[in-house]
Amino acid sequence: MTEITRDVVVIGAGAAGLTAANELKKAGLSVAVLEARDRVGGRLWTDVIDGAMLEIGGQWVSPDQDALKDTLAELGLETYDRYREGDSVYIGQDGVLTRFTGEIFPVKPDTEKVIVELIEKLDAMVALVDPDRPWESPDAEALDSISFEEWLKQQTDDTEARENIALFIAGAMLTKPAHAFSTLQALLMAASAGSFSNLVDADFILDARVVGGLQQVPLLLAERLGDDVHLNAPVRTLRWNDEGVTAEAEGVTVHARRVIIALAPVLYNRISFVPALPRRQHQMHQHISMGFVIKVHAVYDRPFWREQGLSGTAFSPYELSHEAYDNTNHGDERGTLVGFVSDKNADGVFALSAEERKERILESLSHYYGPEAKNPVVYYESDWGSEEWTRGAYAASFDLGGLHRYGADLRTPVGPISFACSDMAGAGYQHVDGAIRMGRLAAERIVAEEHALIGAQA
Ligand SMILES: Cc1cc2nc3c(=O)[nH]c(=O)nc-3n(C[C@H](O)[C@H](O)[C@H](O)COP(=O)(O)OP(=O)(O)OC[C@H]3O[C@@H](n4cnc5c(N)ncnc54)[C@H](O)[C@@H]3O)c2cc1C
Repeated sequence: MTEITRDVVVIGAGAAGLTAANELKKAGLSVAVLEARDRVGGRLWTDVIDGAMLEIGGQWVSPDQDALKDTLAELGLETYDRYREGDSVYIGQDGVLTRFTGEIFPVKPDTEKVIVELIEKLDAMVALVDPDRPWESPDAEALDSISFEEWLKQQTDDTEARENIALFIAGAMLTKPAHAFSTLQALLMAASAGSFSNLVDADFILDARVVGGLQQVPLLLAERLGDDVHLNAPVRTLRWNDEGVTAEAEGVTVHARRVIIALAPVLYNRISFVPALPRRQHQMHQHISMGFVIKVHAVYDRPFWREQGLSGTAFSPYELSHEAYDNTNHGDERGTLVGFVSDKNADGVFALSAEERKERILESLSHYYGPEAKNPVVYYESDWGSEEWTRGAYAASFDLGGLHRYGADLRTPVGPISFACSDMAGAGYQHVDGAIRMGRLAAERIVAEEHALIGAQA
């Protein structure tokens, strides 16, 4: 058992924890990062499966994500645009496939009118929401007590319009059914990306990827920390008082003045806090849960859909894979499609055998791209629900009423304990950008307090 002393111990080597540790080190503080897994990156994981490089976790960068873009520039990482030439496809309520360009799905004119009006209304509501303080928005309490599904029902009888608008937040973002989260939570999701229109616009929200994979961010950040990153070190116990903390992980114990807990809030209860966390945290953390989505990777000998003039971008609230994209790697001759199977659909296919599940998912992709989609040379399902140290995808959100009731306290430190994670971000919420912002914020607070302490002692 190694026993060490540092100024700050960081629990979790995802984008948030590694950003925080680097910022602390830059400010002259000593750090140790304790990571449960045998790798860094958390929900960022680029790996080679059957000869194909796949982004098993997060991958896309959008133009508003300044914190992530700054980090990419600092680390010397390059991006490339998602392939988007040609037509997108949409499968409607009637099961008919239509090719289209632009952002609005090719639905009948009445439905299109309702969709456009709803997007305008949501944009206006989102404009009043500060993503860092959604609980202070006008009508926040009322909006947090009504599910997004119910709110949409109150707006229109047009089911196809409702199902399309719900899709952007439910299946595509929070990865929970639209009855399971509030309208305020939906507005936060949109506000965190700048507007509801930005979320609707695949060319904005899924703009670019990193050459060589997004896991390079945590890998390079960890490289700068060297031996200060300890892998295979799940923290089991955290002892704390006003003087400092002791983090007891497998194989290593760290004594420090402060700790940053940089993991998904759903995992806090894996750590035994001595003494226990306060009542507020005990209650609050029970109202946050992970969404659930399967990210499906299908690699083909060539991007055959491009020969048909298709961009690869595909949507349907009525398909098992509700959205899919051309995910071909930079400079790769082969073509890769990525599809997503969310929440209840994911539950349904996980009740099947692996073979049946693959068949059902590829069948769904073939509805968008034709029968060739059924025969990939590499097929892989990212299943974050079975990952002990994540337990879902993409990220966590509050249940009905939780955001208004508890949101303001989620990032509040408790004694020497700070919290940082993409799941508690305002701008960049649920994204790598948010993880980096939260890592920076936690580090900035600690550095300011340490400097104030040194000033007071001088
Ligand atoms: C399939 C998928 C696709 C996504 N797509 C995108 C995308 O395209 N763009 C985007 O911006 N974001 C995307 N995201 C979200 C993004 O990846 C996450 O929001 C972000 O990486 C979270 O970073 P984090 O550091 O906050 O948390 P995490 O990455 O979850 O890091 C937490 C770390 O803590 C460790 N840990 C947990 N418990 C303990 C313990 N007791 N002791 C020690 N260590 C512990 C974990 O192993 C993990 O390494 C996606 C996520 C998934 C899963």
